[in-house]
Amino acid sequence: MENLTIEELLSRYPYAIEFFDVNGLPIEDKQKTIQEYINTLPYVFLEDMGINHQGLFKRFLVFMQRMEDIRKERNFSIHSLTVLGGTDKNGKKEQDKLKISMGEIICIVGPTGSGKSRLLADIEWMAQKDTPTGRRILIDDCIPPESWRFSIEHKLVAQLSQNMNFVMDICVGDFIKLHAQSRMIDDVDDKTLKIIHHANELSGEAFDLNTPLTSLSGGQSRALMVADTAFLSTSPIVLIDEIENAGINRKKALELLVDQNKIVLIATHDPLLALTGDKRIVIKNGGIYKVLETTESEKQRLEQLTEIDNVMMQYRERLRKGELLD
Ligand SMILES: Nc1ncnc2c1ncn2[C@@H]1O[C@H](COP(=O)(O)OP(=O)(O)OP(=O)(O)O)[C@@H](O)[C@H]1O
Repeated sequence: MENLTIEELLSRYPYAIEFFDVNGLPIEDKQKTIQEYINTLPYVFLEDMGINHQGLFKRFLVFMQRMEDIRKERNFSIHSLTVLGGTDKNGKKEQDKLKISMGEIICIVGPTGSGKSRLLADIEWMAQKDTPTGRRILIDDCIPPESWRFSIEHKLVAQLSQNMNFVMDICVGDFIKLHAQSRMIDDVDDKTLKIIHHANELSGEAFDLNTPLTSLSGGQSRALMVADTAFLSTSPIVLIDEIENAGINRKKALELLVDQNKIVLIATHDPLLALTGDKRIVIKNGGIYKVLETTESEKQRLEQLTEIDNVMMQYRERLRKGELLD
């Protein structure tokens, strides 16, 4: 580490800049090695910090080690998620146990108000009999440590909810960069451009790096969040709530979000999405009523539905552009 030049350090670990910022350290010559850089800092400067050269170097190593630990933890993976049944809205017991393995896509269906979002919220919160359903969530067959529920480092779940509004007075490019840096992700500029490109593909009406966040429409905001989650989130569980209502291309959105190394749960009223999963959970009156595997003939149906949907999408696009459907 000490033999890396400052330039190499920053290109390999962009978050290291925080160390310089936090300690008010100037960077003038990026060609110096870290050790050389620290050794050439004036004593007077270090005295103000109550430290000597060696102390500053140690502090630097501790900082880098901590950042690396956080980074590893953020990329941690899990094998399974288990929902231990609670009760429905009438207090009747629901299905006992549902185990979901890494790589599975599970859809959640049921009438309006039946409790689909509640199930997602239970998972997001890692409920331990402390929500209205009395459900319990296990990770890898164990009760997750209490600290995970509040921890930013152990962000186990990424959630795209139905309501999404930005309140920050900042432009799109800066927002994505800030988010990427806070997650200690490399290639920030490249990722930012990718996110904007994909978000524009999902929403239709293009925005760019300089568009203020607060001027994005509902659909554009959702498109940005989908692309942002797809490229920046390292959480092993992704929860998606009624993406079809967002006015964006939901099939493309799903293609972006679904990842072999994740568990994906999608609450939906859309038959096309409902049949995309490996299994679907049917919710009735607040409880898990059935768990069905998508059958082979349903998968064939899905192909027909996709063709119908493509026609619908073309019509939608033409109407949006002000064309006639004669
Ligand atoms: N098992 C339960 N016990 C008590 N309350 C419940 C239970 N399940 C759901 N609820 C409550 O019922 C209400 C409606 O649930 P929810 O919003 O999850 O429905 P939904 O299926 O997502 O509806 P929509 O399709 O309209 O989005 C919520 O207030 C939720 O907390």
